[in-house]
Amino acid sequence: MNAIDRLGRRLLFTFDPETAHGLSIKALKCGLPVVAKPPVDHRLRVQICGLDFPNPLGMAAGYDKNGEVPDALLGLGFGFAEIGSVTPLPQPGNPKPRIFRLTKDEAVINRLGFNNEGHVRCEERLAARAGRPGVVGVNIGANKDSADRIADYELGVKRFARHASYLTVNISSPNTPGLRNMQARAELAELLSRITAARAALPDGAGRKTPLFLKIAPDLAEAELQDIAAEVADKAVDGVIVSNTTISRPNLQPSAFLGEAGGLSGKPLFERSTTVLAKMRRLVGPDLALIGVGGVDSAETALEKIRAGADLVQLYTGMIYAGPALPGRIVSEMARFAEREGLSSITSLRDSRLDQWAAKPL
Ligand SMILES: Cc1cc2nc3c(=O)[nH]c(=O)nc-3n(C[C@H](O)[C@H](O)[C@H](O)COP(=O)(O)O)c2cc1C
Repeated sequence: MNAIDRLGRRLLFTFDPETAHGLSIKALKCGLPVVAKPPVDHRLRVQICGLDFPNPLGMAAGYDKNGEVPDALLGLGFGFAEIGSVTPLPQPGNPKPRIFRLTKDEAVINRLGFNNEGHVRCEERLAARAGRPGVVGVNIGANKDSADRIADYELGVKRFARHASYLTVNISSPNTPGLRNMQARAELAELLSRITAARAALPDGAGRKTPLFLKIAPDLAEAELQDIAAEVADKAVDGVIVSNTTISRPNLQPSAFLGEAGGLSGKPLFERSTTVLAKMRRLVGPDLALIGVGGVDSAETALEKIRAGADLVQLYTGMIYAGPALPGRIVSEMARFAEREGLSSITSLRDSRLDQWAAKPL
C-alpha cells in the first residue's frame, strides 16, 4: 500500500462503513480514482462456461448491489464484476448500523439484508450498457417478505438472463432469515429444477444459455456439501461460488463489534472458505467451474485459491482495507508470477494444492 492509498483509506475510515461505501460508488461514477489498469496478459486469460475472462480476479457481489458501476470496476483491473444481490422488489434491508469494520483483523461483519433498488432499476442500468465488452454477472436474491422465494429466483432468471454474462443464485446470505435453508437437499432440488426450467423456457435470442452459478455458505458440513454437489450435477448447474460470509467468528482480535450479528468476511474467512472450496472441487470433479471467494487480499491469496481448486477468484473486503488499486496490483503480480515461473497459463496451477486443502477439517 503506498502513501496515497493509505491517505485514501484514512479519509474513508473517518466515515462509518456504509457512508464510506456510498462515497466510493459516487467516486467511481465520476471516473475516480484514476488507477493504472494492468496490461492484458494472455497467461491470465480464463475460458470457462463459454465466457472469456481476461484475468481470473473478479469483484464479488455486494459492492455494486444496484449495477451502478460495473464498467468502472472493470476499469480498476478486475477481469469480471458481479453486481447484486438484486431482489424483485426494492427493499431497505435491516436497520442501520449494519456494517462493522474489525480493523485489526482486516475483516467486516455485515447484516445489510439485501438492501437494493429492485429488478426494474437494475435492469434499466444493464440495458443502458448493452453491447459494452466485459464479463458482468448478476447475483439474484429473494425478497425478505416473499411468499414464494423460489418464484423470486425464477423472476431473476427471466429478467436478467439476456443482460448478464452469468447469473448467480445466492442462497447463502446469513442476513435474510431462512434463506440458507434453501441449501438443504429437498429445497435445493426444487429451487434448481425451477430455475433451470425457467432458463430453458427463455427464447434463446443470443444463441446461448446464460451460465448459472450457485453461491454457497462456508458454514456447511461435509454431508451438506455432498448433497449440494449431487444436486448441482443432477440439475446441470454450471458452477459454484464458494463462499459467502460466515456466521462463525474464528480467532478474532478484541473489538467492540465482536458481538454484532451478521456475516463475517475478509482475512479470517480465508482458511475456512478455501477448505470448503477444495472439498467442493473434490466432490464435483475437474470439469465444473468453481469460483473461490473469501479473504483474498493479495496475489498470493488469489493464487492459493486457484491451487486449492478455483478457476476464478473474487474479493470484496480486501479492497475496503487496501483501496481501489488492489485489483490492478494483484493482476500485475499474478502476471509477474506467471513470467517468473515460466507458466503458459495461470490455470495450470489449479488443484496443485488440492490434497492439502481438501484434507483440512471443517
Ligand atoms: C458489505 C458486504 C455486502 C455483501 N453483499 C452481498 C450480496 O448482496 N450478495 C452476495 O452474494 N454476497 C454478498 N457479500 C459477500 C461477498 O460477495 C463475499 O462472498 C464475501 O464477502 C467473502 O469475500 P471477501 O472476504 O473477499 O469479502 C457481501 C459482503 C460484504 C462485506
